[in-house]
Amino acid sequence: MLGAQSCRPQVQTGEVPFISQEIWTDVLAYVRKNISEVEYKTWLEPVKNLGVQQGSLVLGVRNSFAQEWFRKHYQELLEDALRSLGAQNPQVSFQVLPAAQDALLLPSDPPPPPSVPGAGRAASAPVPTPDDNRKSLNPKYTFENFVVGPNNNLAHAAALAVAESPGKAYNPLFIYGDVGLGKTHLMHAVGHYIAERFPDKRIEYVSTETFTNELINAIREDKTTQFRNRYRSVDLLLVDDIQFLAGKERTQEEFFHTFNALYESHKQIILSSDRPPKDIQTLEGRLRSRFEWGLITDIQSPEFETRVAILKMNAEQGGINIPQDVLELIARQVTSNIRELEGALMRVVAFSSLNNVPFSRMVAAKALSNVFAPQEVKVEMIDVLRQVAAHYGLTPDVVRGSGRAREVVLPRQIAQYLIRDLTDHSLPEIGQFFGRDHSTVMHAINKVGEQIGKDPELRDTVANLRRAMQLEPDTEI
Ligand SMILES: Nc1ncnc2c1ncn2[C@@H]1O[C@H](COP(=O)(O)OP(=O)(O)OP(=O)(O)O)[C@@H](O)[C@H]1O
Repeated sequence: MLGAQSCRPQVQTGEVPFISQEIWTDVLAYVRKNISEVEYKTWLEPVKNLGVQQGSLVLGVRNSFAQEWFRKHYQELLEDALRSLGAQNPQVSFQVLPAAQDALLLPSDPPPPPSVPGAGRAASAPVPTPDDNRKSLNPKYTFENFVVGPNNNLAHAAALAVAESPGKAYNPLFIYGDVGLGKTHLMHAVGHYIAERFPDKRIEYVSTETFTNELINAIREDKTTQFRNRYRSVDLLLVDDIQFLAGKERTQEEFFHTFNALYESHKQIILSSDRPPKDIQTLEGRLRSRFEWGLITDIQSPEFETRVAILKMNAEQGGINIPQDVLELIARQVTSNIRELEGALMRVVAFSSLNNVPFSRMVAAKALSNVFAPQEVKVEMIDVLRQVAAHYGLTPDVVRGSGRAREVVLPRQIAQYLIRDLTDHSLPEIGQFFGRDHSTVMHAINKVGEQIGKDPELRDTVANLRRAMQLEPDTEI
């Protein structure tokens, strides 16, 4: 049984026997490194560690929506995290907490440390099997999931060429660009592609930071031979953030020899950096020139259309239908970093779900207002229509259509009433939106006004709908 001891607890074989706070903190730290800060705060921070039941780490989440979301988006990552701490066959499941415990879910624990140096690597098996080839790769980072736009099409084409002819097309491939623009994603995509076609090829992805830490440990523990063998025997070496080699002479020296060994035996090397080789200060000339031997390609910030396409793909993969105008609002709000863009989408999804309001530009603006510069969003007719339709379990088209059933007519009249109330549109404009003339709209508005005076239930419904449109939802996220 493992408790919160002073030495780092190792998870035993088979299953996760007990999750101490210390291991849980390490799990969170691992996850945090792999997702955006917004995503981490929105989803992971409120999770409650409920311990192990029947071999599975059980995590408490707020509601069934969150449960589903976790299964789709974080299960694999959490299991990876446990694996990186030494668990052989970890399983994670999610349990909806009863409302009272839910209240305890607001973040209260101190944030986990930013990183656990070497935690993932120390537990890796020394001799990789074909399955291990994908172990260091994020399953989400494939070519299929990579949206190609004018900002990244050259890097994408180069990565694909390398994936098709490793060691032959461009060696090394050097991809540079600002934070969160898809460099790691592309590198991993090459890894997946090669792992798929050549299961016996050894693939190693490593950040420069990890490479450096491992080298330091190897020197300290007198295991430099093992270290060298490990990196010089791979078929594909992916090294992230190579700019961090700057100023590290011993690591540069070691990397130089690794590079040569791989290059000479026609093994593929892909490097990423936040700047081109010529701008990496204090990088040895011999390394810089080697980095320039192959192809240097950059990734720029995505244009608006690419950002929308990325959001759309993410929403579709999450099985969520979000109107185009809402995606566009998010894409306008987050312009330069795709990790933040994804985090913003998730924040909007969480906000809408926790407050039980349909997606609208106002909801998106409100959800993002704590994190990004607030945007002024005017309520549009379509927003009111969507809100009312969602409330009655109808589609906007049905509410706007010509149906005469009471179940449709009342929502239609309420929508017209609220549009008049919440927007500046004239009666003829509202009429046109509904395909009716202005006198019909006038009649609807008067009728709802009268009914509200007599029917407290209707009054509450309209008040709730208005409140939802004016964005004063119950739950902040
Ligand atoms: N073209 C794209 N299509 C779809 N998703 C993308 C694209 N580019 C980036 N992403 C997503 O954006 C997030 C950040 O990408 P990634 O981690 O590859 O960025 P990076 O450039 O390596 O950043 P860093 O410099 O911080 O390491 C990931 O979730 C990735 O899947």
